[in-house]
Amino acid sequence: MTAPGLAIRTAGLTKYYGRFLAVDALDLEVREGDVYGFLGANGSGKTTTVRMLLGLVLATSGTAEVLGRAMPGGAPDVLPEVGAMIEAPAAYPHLSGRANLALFDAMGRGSRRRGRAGRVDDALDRVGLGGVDGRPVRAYSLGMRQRLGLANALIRRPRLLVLDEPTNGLDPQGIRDIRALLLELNAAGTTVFVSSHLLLEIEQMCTRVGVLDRGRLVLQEHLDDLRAPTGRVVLRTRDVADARRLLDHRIDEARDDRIVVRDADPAALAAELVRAGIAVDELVAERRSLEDIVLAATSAGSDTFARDRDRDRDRDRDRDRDATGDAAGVSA
Ligand SMILES: Nc1ncnc2c1ncn2[C@@H]1O[C@H](COP(=O)(O)OP(=O)(O)OP(=O)(O)O)[C@@H](O)[C@H]1O
Repeated sequence: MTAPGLAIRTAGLTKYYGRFLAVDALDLEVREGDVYGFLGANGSGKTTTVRMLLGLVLATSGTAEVLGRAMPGGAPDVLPEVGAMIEAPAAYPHLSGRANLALFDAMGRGSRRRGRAGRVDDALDRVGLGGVDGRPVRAYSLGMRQRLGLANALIRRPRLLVLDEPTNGLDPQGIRDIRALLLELNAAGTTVFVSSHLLLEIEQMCTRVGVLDRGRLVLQEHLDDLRAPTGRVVLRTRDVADARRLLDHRIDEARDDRIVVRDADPAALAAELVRAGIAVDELVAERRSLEDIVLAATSAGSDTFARDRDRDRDRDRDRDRDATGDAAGVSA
């Protein structure tokens, strides 16, 4: 049995494809109530792990427990309580999103006809597809298919959501919508396990992260603990010369108006600067970014994640543009 409070636990979970080791002795712990970010570069083994969790791929060795049941044996009991979305979600292309969802609902064990239309409407509304479901799915954009896949995952009001790269193909507004939806579901009690290769996405949404590097779990921790203050304080001031004189031996780095002070308490430092008549334009406790942490923990990191970082940056730019009202609205 899984220990109380654990939604997912794996021990030594391993998968070989032939002689290729795709997932290497994974010990995952996802607690009930987590928004758990499963981070890894392309090809690091995320999808294989998710498939093993759902009983879709057999592990070579090790164990996986989901909601207290060993997988894959426990699948019939567990899967009705799990909403899942893996890669490109499947759907009947000639049917509407609504018809697809109704079919999916009807296939659920013990599913009742009563209330089906309401469940389908609710799921469509939640993912922002309420107004467009008359079209056949073959006319959907990638982002709309992604939303439909999420609606599928939601229709049974799951205790646990397992989502593999859920924002693939979505525009910035769509990404924001999905993030808000997942956080709302989590606040209402759903545990969320989400895989992604996008650092920013995980950083903005998750409470805990697991980082996969070429099949190995190299990090599993609370995001807040990972991003705890480093003990240094970053100051921006227009009175650079005065500040340098005052802080002298305590300065770790100084460039232009930015001065990094070691072993500092932000409040005490602010008071000291103000007493000395030095303008404090900005003063923050330094924290490592998730990017720094992941790059330090992974070997592949620098090139693979750098590309993701560029994409994150592009997305940031889109988001900023979005915030100023230039960007297109929801594509769905
Ligand atoms: N059915 C398969 N047969 C052989 N190799 C496979 C199979 N499925 C995946 N692999 C390999 O296992 C490794 C992990 O793949 P996986 O899809 O789990 O990674 P991922 O982290 O989800 O990557 P991505 O983000 O690109 O989907 C890759 O090198 C992949 O080529």
